[in-house]
Amino acid sequence: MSDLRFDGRVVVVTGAGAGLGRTYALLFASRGAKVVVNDLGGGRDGDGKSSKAADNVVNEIKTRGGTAVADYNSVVEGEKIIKTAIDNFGRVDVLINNAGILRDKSFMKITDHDWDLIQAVHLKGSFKTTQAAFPVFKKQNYGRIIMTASTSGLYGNFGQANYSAAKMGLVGLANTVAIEGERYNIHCNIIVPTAASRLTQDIMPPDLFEALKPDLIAPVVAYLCHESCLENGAIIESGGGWAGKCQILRANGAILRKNLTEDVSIENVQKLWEQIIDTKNGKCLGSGREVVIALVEVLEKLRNGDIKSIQNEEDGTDEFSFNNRDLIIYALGIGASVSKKEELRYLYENDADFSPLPLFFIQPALQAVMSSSQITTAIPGRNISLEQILHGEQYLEILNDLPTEGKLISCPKLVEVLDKGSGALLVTEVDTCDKNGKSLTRNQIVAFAKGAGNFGGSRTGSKIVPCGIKPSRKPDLSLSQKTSIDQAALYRLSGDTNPLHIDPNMAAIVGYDSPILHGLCTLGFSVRLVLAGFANYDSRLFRAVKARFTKPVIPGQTLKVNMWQEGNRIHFETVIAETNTPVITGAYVDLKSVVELKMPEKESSQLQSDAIFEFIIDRVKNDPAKAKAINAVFLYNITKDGKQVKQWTMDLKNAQVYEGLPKEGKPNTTLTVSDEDFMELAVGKLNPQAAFMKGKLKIAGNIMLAQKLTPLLKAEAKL
Ligand SMILES: CCCCCCC[C@@H](O)CC(=O)SCCNC(=O)CCNC(=O)[C@H](O)C(C)(C)COP(=O)(O)OP(=O)(O)OC[C@H]1O[C@@H](n2cnc3c(N)ncnc32)[C@H](O)[C@@H]1OP(=O)(O)O
Repeated sequence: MSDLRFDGRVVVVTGAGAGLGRTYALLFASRGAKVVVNDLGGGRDGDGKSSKAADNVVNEIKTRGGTAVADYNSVVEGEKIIKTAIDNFGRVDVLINNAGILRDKSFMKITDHDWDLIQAVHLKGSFKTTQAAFPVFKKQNYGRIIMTASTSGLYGNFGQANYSAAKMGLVGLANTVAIEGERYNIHCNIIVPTAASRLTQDIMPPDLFEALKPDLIAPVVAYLCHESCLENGAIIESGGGWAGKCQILRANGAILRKNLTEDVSIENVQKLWEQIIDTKNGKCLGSGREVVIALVEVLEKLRNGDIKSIQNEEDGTDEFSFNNRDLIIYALGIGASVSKKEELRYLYENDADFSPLPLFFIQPALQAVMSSSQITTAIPGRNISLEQILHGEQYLEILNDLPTEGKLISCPKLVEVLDKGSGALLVTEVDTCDKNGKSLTRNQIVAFAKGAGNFGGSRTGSKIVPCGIKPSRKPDLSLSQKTSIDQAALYRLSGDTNPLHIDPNMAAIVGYDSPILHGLCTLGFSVRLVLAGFANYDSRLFRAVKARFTKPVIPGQTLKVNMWQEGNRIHFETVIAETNTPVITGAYVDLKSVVELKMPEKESSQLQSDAIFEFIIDRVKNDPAKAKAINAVFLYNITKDGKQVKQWTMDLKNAQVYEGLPKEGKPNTTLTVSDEDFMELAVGKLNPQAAFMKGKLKIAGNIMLAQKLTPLLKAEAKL
């Protein structure tokens, strides 16, 4: 392992005349840094002044061949100390706020002067030096800051109320400086040292004093200040050759009322007190925003009358109740429509074939994962915030017949964490069973935590269910559907209330121009269209799905699902039709059996005609001039012997398709296409949009070109 060096870096250490500060200064200088040794030279209680302490350390550094300069200013005039660095070395890269004094007295004996002096040196001093260094750091897009807190602040200590308050104040200061500095590569961390120093010399027994040498802490501080250290906003406690991160643990807590309209009573607080203070399954939240997200989730639960998942986390399982209504809301969320009579089975509880869409059963698994702390604490020493999480991949396998209502129990397990550089992959597996213990589904949810990579983990693993490889031929079938601008607003009613999908501010924080669609909504659309294409809409034929989310989708975009049949496996890829961007790749659906692509003539042609209808509706919507000229398109099937069996009318004015003849209007416009291209269109080999672009398909006045292409579709477009 090569030495971690600080060549070319300028390090300012306040209170560096003795103890910890001196040790820091010596260590940085020995690793190539130029050091500003600041020390006012006062006594432990802040009285007096001398240049000796700083001069001695500077001489010590120079004797060892290092570079250092002394500074005798008070930290309360922090700008002068930073000026010393700039005047002597032209820059500053690291600031260690170490200077401190003590005015120990029991709480009632603390005078205003004792209080003010302690706050001035610790809190205001660190504020002044940091505020002076910050613009320099910002300009060079690099800076490392250390605040020195204390166990007296974190845990309290008799006789140190003034000092404890200042030290805890530094934690708050560092938390916010870390957030504001992050985007300029300025990191601010907190060291909580337990060391033998000028301040503790006559407080500690001699043998303990020796065991707690400052030299044992200095390397921890030096690493936090090295460019290779990505830690920011951490509280690191260290002493005696040990170091560990401290975090504030937030109990799972208790919801104190049953619904949004109810008030909280003191009696309820008393009743739930044990739960409120039970930190056994507590979480460490990473930001104030996470607190808000957690509270929004509580409000959502209250709104839905669903407060059980909080109670169930204790045994690591999660309970999920659902009924017909939830299945129907889900089906609407993924684009099912009564305009397709076959889809009534997903939307009407009294339909003879009423059945759940299979991907609904990812929802209980997702809820179980999201309400456990396995994801946020997946990487030791780091807290992954929910804002970082994108849905990366998904696998779902159905193990038994799916119910249309009931209670499900899910058990999530984090099985692998991979380091992908730009992010971390968190692989969770969730088994879900009904209340009698019958296994229903197996889910594997792969989360991509943006910005959580580079933690030194393995890039490859063995647990992720592999993606499929699509055949290299043209798709056997492509079906498209436009999502609604309100698609995410509708889909979130199925349980995933992540604000990323609806809140423009949250989307901006995560780096998107506008809210993005839930990955599972895009996948739900896709699988629904696969079922339409290869299972005659029968969701009971579904066995499993695997998919990778490659790019986000914006609500309102059109999803085009390209499909290839290989036995019972339907490979598919979903692209955004407007931009031809793949958004789901490596995907497949395994069916129990395939309803042959060569479907009865009627269905086969209906599928194709639907695609053409959708295409024309889109064209007309986007071209107001054309919209004026075209009123309706007629489409009908011809049987092998030339008999017309079915006819649809498309009302372009109202974007409606209905069976039968047009009710009014005189045709004056026709859909034109060569016989050859029409045939290609009809069997789905030629994409209508591509055909239009290439000029192969035209919408013009008074031309009619339709042949008996039995058993294929025949189309006329008229006005
Ligand atoms: C716990 C539950 C969690 C799930 C629920 C979450 C709650 C939901 O509300 C959230 C959502 O629905 S988010 C919406 C759906 N998801 C998306 O839109 C993500 C789309 N994907 C992307 O943007 C990029 O792939 C992106 C950003 C993910 C990665 O792009 P890059 O950083 O550019 O990565 P890249 O350079 O392409 O590849 C680096 C390595 O990572 C692997 N990888 C990339 N995308 C992956 C993905 N989607 N899933 C799994 N692995 C992925 C690459 O293979 C590469 O690894 P290696 O080099 O080893 O092959």
